[in-house]
Amino acid sequence: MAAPLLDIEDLHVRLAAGRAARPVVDGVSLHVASGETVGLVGESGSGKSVTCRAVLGLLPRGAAATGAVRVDGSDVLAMSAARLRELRRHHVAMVFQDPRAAVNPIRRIGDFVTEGMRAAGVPREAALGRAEDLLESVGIRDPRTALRRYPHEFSGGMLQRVVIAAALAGEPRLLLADEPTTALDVTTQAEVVSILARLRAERAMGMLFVTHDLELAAAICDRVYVMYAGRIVEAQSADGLFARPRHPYTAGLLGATPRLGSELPPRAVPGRPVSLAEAPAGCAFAARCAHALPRCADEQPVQREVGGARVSCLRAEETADD
Ligand SMILES: Nc1ncnc2c1ncn2[C@@H]1O[C@H](COP(=O)(O)OP(=O)(O)OP(=O)(O)O)[C@@H](O)[C@H]1O
Repeated sequence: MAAPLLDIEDLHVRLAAGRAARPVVDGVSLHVASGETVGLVGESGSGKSVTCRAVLGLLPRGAAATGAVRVDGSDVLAMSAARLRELRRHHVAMVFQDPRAAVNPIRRIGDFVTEGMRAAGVPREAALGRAEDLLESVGIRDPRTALRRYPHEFSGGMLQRVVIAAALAGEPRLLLADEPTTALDVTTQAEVVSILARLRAERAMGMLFVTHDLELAAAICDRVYVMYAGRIVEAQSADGLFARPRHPYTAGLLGATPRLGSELPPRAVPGRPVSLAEAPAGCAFAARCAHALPRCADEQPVQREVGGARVSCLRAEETADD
């Protein structure tokens, strides 16, 4: 079998917060094949963004990472600065939550979209022509005029389209989308999601779609990884996950998500999420879990295959199909 486009193996990340380093990612393994859309889902603070940033070699200053993060077989954690620049220019691109934070407010859209191409040596006119095509491909009307405009002249949704266009300029094989619709209103969210899905298919890219919205992930992804307190607690096909969540946390998230397009505020999974640093020796979800046994807080569940899913729960077999 060909090596996956992205292959994260046993990733551990410790952040340096002041003098007290603390772990935020603990033994994460995940892969994305070429042409596949994979979800990474969990509540705020579970370590999704840190995992994503590790793929671009963009961990916070002072962070220590072990394990392997391979893109097309090359380990990002061992790359030189020059290789990392090449990786970000041509292989992997990332779209962040807030498009306004991604752009420079005093530079024209044309400069933003052509920046990577110009740095790669593409002449200005050719880069602008290509930028026009890219803007058109994300549904920006009158792209030539748009290139001369400034970010404040765009709505959040339109600006996120611009950011997606810029991300595609280097023809990446892997797109990391980190909560790309969270800052947008519901209607615009659906548009941006469908643009991402279309471009991923047209360009045969792999996509890692990071979100706290499990229902959205299950709707657009082939497979989904569910993350809690720095660990993957469940991984399975999106269909399987919807039909039969195996981990109580996954089941809670599905119960907590409003229907797509609904204006209802989400009902939260009861209880407060814990961070990896404050998690007990056993299952980090135990304190919030309606099915927890006394031993769950002490015994670290080993991830294993149950009914087609990979699950980290001591009681996973009890949910197996008869
Ligand atoms: N630059 C940083 N400096 C210090 N701590 C950080 C930094 N980035 C992340 N963290 C911490 O690492 C942990 C994981 O954060 P991360 O942003 O990966 O979570 P997340 O699941 O992406 O959450 P969200 O959905 O809110 O983005 C959190 O405890 C967070 O406070």
